[in-house]
Amino acid sequence: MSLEKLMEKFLEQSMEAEDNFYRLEEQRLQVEDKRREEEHSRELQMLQMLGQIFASIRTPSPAPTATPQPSFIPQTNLTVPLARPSLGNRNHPPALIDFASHSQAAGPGLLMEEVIERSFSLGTSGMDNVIPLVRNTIPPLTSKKHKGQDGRIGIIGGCQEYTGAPFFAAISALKVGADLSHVFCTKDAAPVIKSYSPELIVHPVLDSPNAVEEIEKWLPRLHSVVVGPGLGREDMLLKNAKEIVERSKLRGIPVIIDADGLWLVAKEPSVIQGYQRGILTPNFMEFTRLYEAMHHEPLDSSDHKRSAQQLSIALGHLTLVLKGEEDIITDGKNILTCSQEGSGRRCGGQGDLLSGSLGAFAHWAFSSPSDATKGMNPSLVAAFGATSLTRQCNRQAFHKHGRSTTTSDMIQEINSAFKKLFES
Ligand SMILES: NC(=O)C1=CN([C@@H]2O[C@H](COP(=O)(O)OP(=O)(O)OC[C@H]3O[C@@H](n4cnc5c(N)ncnc54)[C@H](OP(=O)(O)O)[C@@H]3O)[C@@H](O)[C@H]2O)[C@@H](O)CC1
Ligand SMILES: Nc1ncnc2c1ncn2[C@@H]1O[C@H](COP(=O)(O)OP(=O)(O)OP(=O)(O)O)[C@@H](O)[C@H]1O
Repeated sequence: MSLEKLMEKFLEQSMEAEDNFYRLEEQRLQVEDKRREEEHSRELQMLQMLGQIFASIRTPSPAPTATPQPSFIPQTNLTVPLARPSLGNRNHPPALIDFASHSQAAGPGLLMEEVIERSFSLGTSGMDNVIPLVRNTIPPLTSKKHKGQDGRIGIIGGCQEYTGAPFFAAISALKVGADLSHVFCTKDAAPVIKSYSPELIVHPVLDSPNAVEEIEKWLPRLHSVVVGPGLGREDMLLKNAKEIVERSKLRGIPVIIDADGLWLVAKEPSVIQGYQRGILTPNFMEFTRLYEAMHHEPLDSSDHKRSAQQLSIALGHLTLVLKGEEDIITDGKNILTCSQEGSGRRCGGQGDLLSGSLGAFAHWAFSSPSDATKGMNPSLVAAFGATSLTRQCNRQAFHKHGRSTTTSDMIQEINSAFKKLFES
């Protein structure tokens, strides 16, 4: 047989093997979905019981009982499809109706969402609830693994103006423990980003005519993608980023959207709406833009938690991380707040550390068995890991550098902050 024929045969066989892999992976996810759904209905029952207990505490009673410690984590919908169609009606998404009816289940005088929030609200004491779940998802460092197994993360961003942001995100993913970090940026940003670090794999393709095909070649090897740090707002770059999100969804890859990626979502929410492996990480400005795009009315900023929850619901229960004095993390059903002590220093790039590290945490959370997160939505666990880590880095860096603290100083703290939070 000629060499050409042999090559052809080899290619055919490897494509077949890849197809088989995805078929099996899809079957595995379906079985996993079913198991989670069963688990979910059990938990829902327990949640209702918990609601009744809280309700009875709220109603004055002659013989007060002790506040029960939640011994489980309520969670309502854990299905993780490989790809989901977007929800059509922006003003009255079905999920909103679904949530409203669930909200009554906790008994008189107490909304379900309040029950959930009480269980998870993480001031200082509540931290203890979620940190162990984050820990459970962190892969152990053993000699049995090969390069790549702990995470291959892709960053979509980096253009002429912004080279720092994709660098911060990519290096943070590596420093947290991912094995490989790829940056897909424009041609002129690439040499700059490469010059910051030999650690990163930099692809100068984002503004090339066949950008999507070039990047898609790498998707089967990536465990998560972070879209937006330093992406800029040029139409062509946003269009390519959009297509990459679509193709990542088809493969079930966790997609974290930050910075200019959120500009894209505000313009075209359907790009990520309803995708259960999608996580958005807006600052307040980005949040306002998203909220107003979805709800067609000004944001009432008196209750951030409620607004975050509403936005998540409108986006099909996507996980949102609203960054601020306290970080609000919600999938529309559960709300976590992370108020890990940081500092008063707000230098640019901290959000990139957060989204890059979240790339690694999200991969770990989604590839962990569901008992690792005790049935809690893996996106919430991952987001909590990344926000607490970012804030701890900020605190430690500030301790050393005071007002001179920059994001590079925070990145230097990742190892010890990680140890303190998750390994001690
Ligand atoms: N070294 C690098 O390369 C870095 C590059 N980066 C990259 O820059 C790109 C653009 O990102 P961006 O966030 O600067 O843009 P945009 O959404 O227009 O916001 C700008 C305006 O929003 C406001 N504002 C912000 N936060 C707010 C808050 N919490 N609460 C309220 N208001 C708030 C604030 O308004 P002002 O204070 O001026 O009134 C500000 O002027 C993006 O690609 C990103 O990744 C960064 O990652 C940093 C490091
Ligand atoms: N007032 C605050 N107090 C404490 N921590 C905060 C405060 N505001 C933001 N943070 C923390 O800083 C991190 C980054 O949030 P920030 O709002 O600076 O993001 P960003 O504007 O998207 O960042 P970037 O400069 O990378 O674009 C988050 O982990 C958040 O918890």
